[in-house]
Amino acid sequence: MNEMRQFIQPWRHVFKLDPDRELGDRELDAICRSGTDAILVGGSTGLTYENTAGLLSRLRSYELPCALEVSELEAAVPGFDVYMIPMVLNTPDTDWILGHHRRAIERFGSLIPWEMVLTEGYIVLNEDSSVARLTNADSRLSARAAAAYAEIADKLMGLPVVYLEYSGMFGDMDVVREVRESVEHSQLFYGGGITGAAEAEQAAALSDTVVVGNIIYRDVQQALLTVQAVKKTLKTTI
Ligand SMILES: CC(C)=CCC/C(C)=C/CC/C(C)=C/CC/C(C)=C/CC/C(C)=C/CC/C(C)=C/CC/C(C)=C/COP(=O)(O)OP(=O)(O)O
Ligand SMILES: O=P(O)(O)OC[C@@H](O)CO
Ligand SMILES: [Mg+2]
Repeated sequence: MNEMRQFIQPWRHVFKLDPDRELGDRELDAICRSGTDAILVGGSTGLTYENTAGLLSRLRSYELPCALEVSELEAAVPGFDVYMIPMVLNTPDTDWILGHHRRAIERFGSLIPWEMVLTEGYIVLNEDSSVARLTNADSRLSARAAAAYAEIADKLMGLPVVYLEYSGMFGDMDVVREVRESVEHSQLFYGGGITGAAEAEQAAALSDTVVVGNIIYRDVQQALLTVQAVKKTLKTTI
């Protein structure tokens, strides 16, 4: 297993922070001391070098691992522990699978810290989310179709991460279960619509890593409750 795969392998709970949204110092402190395993910095719109670097410098007061999910080249800030690169598998628009990636490699060339890079095979499942609109994702998938995309990532492409992305909506756990049954080698991330402990537990039973995002900005106390909920949940054996 490569070093970055090993680095993220123990992550059960992750908070995703959006540099384009405001978070007070007290709230950030509570998030960073919550017992979460890592902070993933990312968003689908409004990312700039300044807001991303600003957030990283606040996060560096803590010892938590920090990952940048690269979705905007202008916001590629050095100093993160790992760079996670999304490829949206269920879009007809190849720009979101290869095009932006090719242009990034042409532009950054030897500046890319490849030993710190991991690819995420994204399956975007909430048709009303910003990421679905941005990438024109084909989000109305049956469980079998979602699982087939996951098998492409896991078995054909050998990607380190399969990311079930329901951003903004709690997902269909029958779909997540079928994907779980299909993924053997990739680390399965679940993200979307977790607003408290009960949803966090359900997602934790069926995935390796649970990502909690928007609720941080709406109700930080509820967000904090998701940490122990995930940590105490055993993964379902399939
Ligand atoms: C330090 C340094 C020089 C680093 C160089 C960076 C680097 C490591 C480059 C490697 C080269 C490379 C291949 C780069 C990729 C470039 C790129 C822009 C690829 C496109 C990625 C992509 C498919 C983006 C689409 C959007 C997406 C999937 C975003 C992920 C995050 C996400 C879904 C957030 C949720 O969004 P949010 O806004 O929160 O949504 P809601 O409104 O619903 O909440
Ligand atoms: O913001 P929420 O809905 O929690 O989703 C988390 C994450 O998967 C978003 O990319
Ligand atoms: Mg968000």
